Amino acid sequence: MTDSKIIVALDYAEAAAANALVDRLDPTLCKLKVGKELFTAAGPAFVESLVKRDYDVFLDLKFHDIPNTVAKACQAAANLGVWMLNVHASGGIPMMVAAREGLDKIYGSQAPLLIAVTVLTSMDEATLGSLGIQRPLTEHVLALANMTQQAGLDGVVCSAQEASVLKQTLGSDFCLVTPGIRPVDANQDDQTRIVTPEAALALGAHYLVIGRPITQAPDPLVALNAIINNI
Ligand SMILES: O=C(O)c1cc(=O)[nH]c(=O)n1[C@@H]1O[C@H](COP(=O)(O)O)[C@@H](O)[C@H]1O
Repeated sequence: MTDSKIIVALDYAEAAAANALVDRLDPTLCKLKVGKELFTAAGPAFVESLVKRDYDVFLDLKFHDIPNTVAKACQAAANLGVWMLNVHASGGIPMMVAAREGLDKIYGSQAPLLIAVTVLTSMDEATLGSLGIQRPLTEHVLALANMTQQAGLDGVVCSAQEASVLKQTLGSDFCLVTPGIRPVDANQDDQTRIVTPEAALALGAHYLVIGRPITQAPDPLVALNAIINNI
């Protein structure tokens, strides 16, 4: 367990590419996130290898399914020894309660942090509208975050643009994990709701998820250290 607020998203196609970076890192420097691409390619064994190396691992598989399936998937994820895992808040309260109960049943107070994705940071109000969601984006994020808290989860994934309103409404213990982080000179890529690392922390984010600004940099370690030195 480290105090680092930076979670590096290991969005690589295979374990060897991810390990080329991980071998240069240190668990005191950052936490690590394994998402759908790397997990599908490299599997549970790769996640366990990071845990064995003492990294706090966020397993980002964004479960969204019927309650029983999600509860069992969360248990399987927790069995890998991860520090944090996530589901989609739009799966609804019964699904999130099942996830919570599934973890509590086996792990009790030792369960990994369980958080829910509100509105993806790649989405804007127009995309939400095209899905039939007419209320303002921030209102929708707040409603999903409220449901997440009611279901007993530990926090949410949101944009840092929503962090201060969520902190105000849900309290400072409710964990805010914010992707869509871009240093001022970085490419926006496919992200819409972006915030700089410094601003995200000032707005109340607990953890910053950062992928391409680090992984696609000419030297990822230099890029990570530059961010750490700025926050
Ligand atoms: O759950 C996530 O981690 C997540 C939620 C979200 O709303 N937006 C988002 O970008 N992510 C993840 O955060 C990472 C962001 O990567 P970069 O855009 O490269 O910094 C990716 O691995 C995404 O899958």
